[in-house]
Formats: sequence, C-alpha cells, structure tokens
Amino acid sequence: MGSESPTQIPFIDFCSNPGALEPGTVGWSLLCQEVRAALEMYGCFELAYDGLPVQLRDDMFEAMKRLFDLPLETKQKNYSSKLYHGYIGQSDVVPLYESLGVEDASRLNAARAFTDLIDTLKSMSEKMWELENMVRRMIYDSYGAGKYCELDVQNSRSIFRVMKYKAPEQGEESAMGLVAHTDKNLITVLCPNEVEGLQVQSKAGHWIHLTPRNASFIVMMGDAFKERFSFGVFSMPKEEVTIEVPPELVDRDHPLLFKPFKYMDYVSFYYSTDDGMNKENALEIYAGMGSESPNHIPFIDFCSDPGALEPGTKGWNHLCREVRAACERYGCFEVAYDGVPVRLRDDMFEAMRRLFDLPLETKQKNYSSKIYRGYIGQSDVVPLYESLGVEDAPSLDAVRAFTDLIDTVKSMSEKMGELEHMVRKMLFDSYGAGKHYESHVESSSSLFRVMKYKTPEQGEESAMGLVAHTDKNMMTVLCPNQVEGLQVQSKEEGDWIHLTPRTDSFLVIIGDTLKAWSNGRLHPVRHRVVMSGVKERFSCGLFSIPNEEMAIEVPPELVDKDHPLLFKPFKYMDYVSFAHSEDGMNTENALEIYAGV
Ligand SMILES: O=C(O)CCC(=O)C(=O)O
Ligand SMILES: [Fe+2]
Repeated sequence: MGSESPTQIPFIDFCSNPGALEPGTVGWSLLCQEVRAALEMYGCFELAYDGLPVQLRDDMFEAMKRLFDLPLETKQKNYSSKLYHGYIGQSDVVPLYESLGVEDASRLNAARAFTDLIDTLKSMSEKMWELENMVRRMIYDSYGAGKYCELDVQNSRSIFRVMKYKAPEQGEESAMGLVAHTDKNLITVLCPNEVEGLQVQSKAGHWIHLTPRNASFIVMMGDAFKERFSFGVFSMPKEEVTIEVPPELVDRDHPLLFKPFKYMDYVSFYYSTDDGMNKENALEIYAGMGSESPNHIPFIDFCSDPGALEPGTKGWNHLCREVRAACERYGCFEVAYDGVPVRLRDDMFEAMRRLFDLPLETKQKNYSSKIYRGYIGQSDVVPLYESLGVEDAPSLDAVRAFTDLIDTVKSMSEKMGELEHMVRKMLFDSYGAGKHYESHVESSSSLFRVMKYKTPEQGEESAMGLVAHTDKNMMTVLCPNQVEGLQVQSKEEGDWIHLTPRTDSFLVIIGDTLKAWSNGRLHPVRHRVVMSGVKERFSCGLFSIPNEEMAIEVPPELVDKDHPLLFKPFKYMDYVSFAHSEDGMNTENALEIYAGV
C-alpha cells in the first residue's frame, strides 16, 4: 500500500447537478466535502463547470494569440512595480514563457489598457472570479467556517494573467516552461487550452502530468490559504488584511501552526530574502510557530608557510587534510593565497567595469552555443545579473575578443588556474589517488567568467542576484570584490551562510563532477547571490571543466567494501544537458538521478 503514486488529480463535476451549486443544499454539502478532500490530499483538482460559455473561452484564446503577437515594446508597457503583476518574458531560465497580468480585471478600468480585447477579458475574468468565489465558499463551508467567507472575499482582490508557452526548440524533446513553485496567493483558477504541459507534484513528490479535458478548469490552492496557453484568476488578500486561522480550525488535535501575517509581506519575504526562494517550506519559515548552525565557512591559509605548497612536505600533507575536510563538510572554503598580485586583482575589477559598460550588442557578440559559456543578461528571473565567459582563457587566442583587456584576463585566469590545480592536487593526494592527477588535469580545461550584479531597485531591500545552484563542473575558484551577496548553504542544516569576502582571499567551491569522482565524498555546495545595499558586486571565476571526451570515473582507490561504487562513468556535457532539462531542473539530485548506480 502507498507505493503506487497517483497519475491523476481529482475531477469534480459542477455541471451534472445544477441544484448542488446552491449553498445549503445536500448537493452543495457533498461538493464541499469533495473539494475539501481534493485540496487536502492534492492541493488542486480539475473541474467541469458550465457557468462560462464555450464561445467566450474560444474568444479568449483568440484574444490571447493576438495579445502575445503584439510587439515586445507594447507588451512591456504592461508594467507593474509589484512582483508578477506586469509583463514577464524573455527570461533565460524559462525562455518559452511569457505572461501578462491585469489587476482586478473584472473592473473595466483596469482592463482598458487592452482596449479592443476588453470585453472578452472582462467577461472571462468575471466568470472565473465567480467560480473562484464559489470554490472558496465551499472550502469555508466544509470546515464549518462559512461565516468568515464573505469578509474574506471582500478583503481580497484578483489578478488575471494570460500565459503563453512556446514549443521547445527543434531537436529538443522537452523544455521547462515554468519552474516548479507553489502559488503564493489564496486560490488560483486556471483555464488552459488543450495542450499538455502543466504538471503538479503529488504529496509523495511524483509529478502528475495533467491532460486537461475539453473546457475544464484547474483549481489550485495557494500558500496564503493553505500552464501552454492558459489563463487564470489568482485571488489574493488585499494589502491591509491580516491572514489568520479562524478559531474553528484550532483545537487540541490541531494546534495553531501559523502566526497571523500580511500577504504582501510574505510575498516580499518569498522573493527577496534568504529563505524565501530556495526552501520548499517558505511559508513555515515565514509564519510558522517555531538550532544552531554554522555562520561561516573554513578559512585556510596558503600564505603563512610557503614551504607547505611543495607537494610531499609535512606542511603540504597538513594542508591536504584541511582542504579535504573543508570540501567534504562544507563543499567550499575561503583561501588566503598570495600567488595573485594585488595589483592584478585591482586591474581585473577595473577591466570588468569597462567590459560590462560596453553596449549590449557588443556584449552579446560573446556568444556560445554551449550552456553558460557566452554572454548572459537581461533575465527577468535575475534582472540584476550579467556575465560573460571566455573558454580556455589562458591560451591567448580565446581572449582576443576582449582585445585591450587581454593581458589582464589572461594573467588573472592563469593565476587562478594555478590555484585550482593546486587544490585539485591536494584533494587527489588526500585520497591517496595522486597518481591520477596529471591525466585528470590533461583531460580538463577551464572557463573564465566575469560576473556583475546590479543593486536592487529603489525601495527594495534585497533581491536575488543569482538563484541557488550547485556548480556542475569540477571546481570553481571565485574572486569577488568586497561587496557581500554570495551565500552558501550549510550541508547538514540547510541554512544560508553569508560570506564576507576579504581583500586578498579566494573562494573554492566543489562542483557536481568532483562529487561523482570522489564517490560521493566531496560535497557540491549549493550557493546563490542575494543583493542588498547600494554597491554593485563584481566577481570573476575560474571553472575547471572536463574535456568532452573525458569519462568521469571514480578511481579504484576510492571504492572498497565500506564505500561501494555510487556513480557510473559519464560524460560531462551529457550530464550538463540532463541537469538543464526539465527533469534535471526539477530536482536537487540531478547527479544521483543521472549517474547514480
Ligand atoms: O558571483 C559569484 O561570485 C558566484 C557566481 C556563481 O556561482 C556561478 O557563476 O556559478
Ligand atoms: Fe556557481
């Protein structure tokens, strides 16, 4: 029992007995129970509802086609300073996704911006709002809390969004249209066209693929209440309203789990703070009724005893143990290293400033067909982030594109590459696998990237600069300027550790590839950039990457009775493609899923 996972969400029929839509009737009570059971068990259900003419639905999809065909500049006029209220599109993370929102669309004024589509939009959002209100009433009634419903409806507003998802590019089997999330609002009613793509995660963690029936709706529960072409009404509490658990829902068996909170405060917590975007239990962290964890990463000094940088010495062996312990426990460490002249470091930051000040078209010429190798910027998901990459920067040819900055980029990447090699050798030596080091280095190359993070917009306290991730490559050496923002997640506790970079240190980060190589011993640390304050952040990084033909394999020294083989040999680029595919993006265990035995 219990191992079978559901392949469908509940389907509830609001059409077969029109009398049942009358509150107080027996039919109504039955529907209430069905709705409650579906939402408690699945958090969503599909719904047959005929309160909305089929013609209107068809008109709506037609209107949407026309809307999304408008020039980008016109769509971008649908701007809102509130998160997810205006136009969203052109994102590097979900390039297929575009959407537009209208606040309180059932009031004609708000929809006037869409002039000739007003009538369709207005009727559609009115009808869907009626449906939302009906479902909300059922939920309240099912908990015996019906008397709070009217006030709750009065205290809420809606946002109507239209969404379009392009088909994957030719040659791609599938692509992420919208990354996994829970809705932050109260209830969402979706009206998708008949194109598959929407998936919901069952409580047990499986993804259920929805096949919308002709003219049905999908109802989903958002956090505050505890997509293809589709459009939806999202109900949300008005700004001044406090969300509180009604006393009827609290008793000895159901102790109060959430403190009262304001919706918009939770939304800004979710999108701009430490725990919001990256924890699946953001609501519990923010409003839940209530461990100590580390607040810094290891600092290892490569300067104090220069003799220790000589392999085979006592000092070297000592450093090997320190480095290995840090990379197993934290997946990263800060290193004091004087092999990079301070002057070069300063020149590098100066060069980066000039590089990012170049016109967008020039930066975009730094194009690569490989993921994360070329120019990245102008993303809606991380609007503050921009970066540029140079493959094999230590070889002069590759940097020629950066003409007058060649010398700086070349020296910097050489020096940081030396540091990477030294740390890699320490790790190999620490595992008694030193004899594999030379061939490992010969089968790898490097990518040098420069990163710039803008400051949050006025009025915003903090904003995501780069979303949480593990590096897929072997190892990354980072050289950030002195602006805070980089955070790493502690392995055991999951807390975010805020790093405060020193002027002369570098940061070493273990990537997924070395986890596989070390048979699971080295920890690829999750990290992200959260920007606050008024200073722009610059950082450059040297990413060591396996060559295309190299098979990533666990050396025999790292496999024994107590450490059975955990990973099959694999090719780096194949893993990267998987990690960026739909399945890969939806999991934190991409490496285990892809290469685990
Ligand atoms: O900006 C930084 O320092 C970190 C960048 C990073 O994590 C990455 O590019 O993978
Ligand atoms: Fe990274």
